[in-house]
Formats: sequence, C-alpha cells, structure tokens
Amino acid sequence: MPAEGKMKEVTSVVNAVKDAKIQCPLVGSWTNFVTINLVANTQLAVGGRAAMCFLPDEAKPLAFVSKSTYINVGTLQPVALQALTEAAKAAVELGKPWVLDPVAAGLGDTRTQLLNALKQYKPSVIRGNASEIIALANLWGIQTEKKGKVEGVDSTDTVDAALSSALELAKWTGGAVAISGETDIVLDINNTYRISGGSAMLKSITGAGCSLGGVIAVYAGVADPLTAALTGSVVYKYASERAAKKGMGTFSFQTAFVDNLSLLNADEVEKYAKSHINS
Ligand SMILES: Nc1ncnc2c1ncn2[C@@H]1O[C@H](COP(=O)(O)OP(=O)(O)OP(=O)(O)O)[C@@H](O)[C@H]1O
Ligand SMILES: Cc1ncsc1CCO
Ligand SMILES: [Mg+2]
Repeated sequence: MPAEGKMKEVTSVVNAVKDAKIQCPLVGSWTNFVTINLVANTQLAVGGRAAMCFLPDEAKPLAFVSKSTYINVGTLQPVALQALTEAAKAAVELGKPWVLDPVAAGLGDTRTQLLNALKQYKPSVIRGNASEIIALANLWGIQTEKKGKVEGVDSTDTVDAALSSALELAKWTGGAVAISGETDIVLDINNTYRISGGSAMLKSITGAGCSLGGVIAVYAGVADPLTAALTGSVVYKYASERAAKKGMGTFSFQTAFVDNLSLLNADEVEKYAKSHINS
C-alpha cells in the first residue's frame, strides 16, 4: 500500500493515541493473575484507567461504568464461567465494545465450555497469538480444517497460518481480529493490515500479548474496533523497538517498554505507523 493510500489508517491511529490520553477511558478487565499487574500498568501508560474484577456480581456494575471490557481466559478460577460470561453479556447489552484474548484455547473442558459460552456475544476485537486464533476458530466450529496447536499459552503456528481462521472469526463477529507475532495481522471483513517492526524481547516477558489485549480495550473505548486493534499493534511495535537495547536484561526491557508506552509522542507514532502498516 503506498504511503498516501494508508493516510486514513495512520490518522485514525494517531487520533486514537491522542484521544485515549484526553478521554482516559475506564476499562473493566477480567484477566489472569500471572499478568494482571502488567495489563493494568500498560492500560494506564497509554492513558486509560484500569479496574480488574473477579466476581460474578461485579460484572454488570463494572460494565456499566466502563467504556469497554477486556476478557482474558488465562488462569480460570471456579467463578470464571459465570463471571466472564456475564461480563460479556453486560457489555453487549449496554452496546459497549469488548475484547477477547482466548489464551490457551482448547486446553481443558472448563476453558472450552467458557469460550463456547462467549461465542454468542461476538467480541468487538479478538486478540490472540496464531495458534490461539486457529484453535478458537476450530472450537467455535466456524472452520472445518483442523489445524493449529497451542502449547500451553505459546503459539506453534505462524501468523500467516492463522489468516483464514482470523477472517472466519471476523465474519462471525463482524468485528476485528488481531493475530500477534513477528509481524502482526489486524483485519476485519473488509481490510487486512500487516504491522511490522517491534522487538522479539516481547517474547521474553510474560504478558506482552495479554497486555496488548488490555491496551486494545483502552483504544476500543475511544475508537472503532479495527482502529483500536491497529493502534494497539502499532504502539506495541513502536514502544518495544525503542525500549530494546543490545545486551539488555528482560526485566529492564519490561520497564523501558512500559516507559515508552507512557511517553508516546503523536508525531513519532505517525511516522512509525506510516512505515510499519502494510496491506
Ligand atoms: N519475533 C517478534 N518480533 C517482534 N515482535 C514480536 C515478536 N513476537 C511477538 N511480538 C510482539 O509481542 C507482542 C505479544 O505477542 P505474542 O504473539 O507473543 O502474544 P502471546 O503469545 O499471547 O503472549 P502472552 O501470552 O505471553 O501474553 C505483540 O505486540 C507482538 O507484535
Ligand atoms: C504464563 C501464563 N499462564 C497462564 S496465563 C499466562 C500469561 C501469558 O499468557
Ligand atoms: Mg497470550
């Protein structure tokens, strides 16, 4: 796509970055206890406000005060089936966007039952690694070709191998799907973008993907689902690239990464988006 051909997308991304900082949308999150702190801190870094909940009775009131909802199925607790289903239902009934991270889709009956229960609520954005996107499309029965293998929470598939699954998921939800990896793919039924760059050091900290989902939920509070997914992808590539230094340790990288997210400069994000969003 020539530079002038993607100006609309670049402008939308820059506006979402600015609007999140101005509007500070509250995002209600239902996420795993491995990465909950990183999710909240990255949401704050890009301008959002964070609230993490666990209990079923909190689903409706949290959705009511939130601009968007984030649901991550990483570490399911006994109340998760009821709580997460009610959180998705409440978001939909209130006409608010919600983002799903189908962590380790296919692992165990509880997770499968929950992800199947969430299907009817059609997430505005699905964000997962390649194997999770493939596994979710299989689980939801919207893709007949059986492929893909999630190893715990890790992907064993390439982003391109998940492209057709992502498209099928987008056809079902009518929303956006983001596949993360060395080059991310963000798509809806009409548009497909590839976002290059970033740092492979994101693979050395836990929760880069989980927090990306949480940050996309912040942007979904100020922009349409496709723009939100695209913005999250671009700022993760941008901030991780700036954070990584030769010889750096993994925790110093995590700190520098969150710092760079908190210091996003709209002009620099614009420049980065122009050269890293491809069709
Ligand atoms: N090789 C790589 N080079 C650059 N960026 C990468 C690479 N691999 C992953 N990323 C980036 O890391 C972030 C997280 O993506 P990843 O696919 O690792 O998610 P995930 O497997 O769900 O992670 P987690 O479950 O640990 O949260 C994304 O922003 C993605 O673009
Ligand atoms: C390591 C891990 N285990 C369950 S959730 C999670 C965070 C990355 O998905
Ligand atoms: Mg993950």
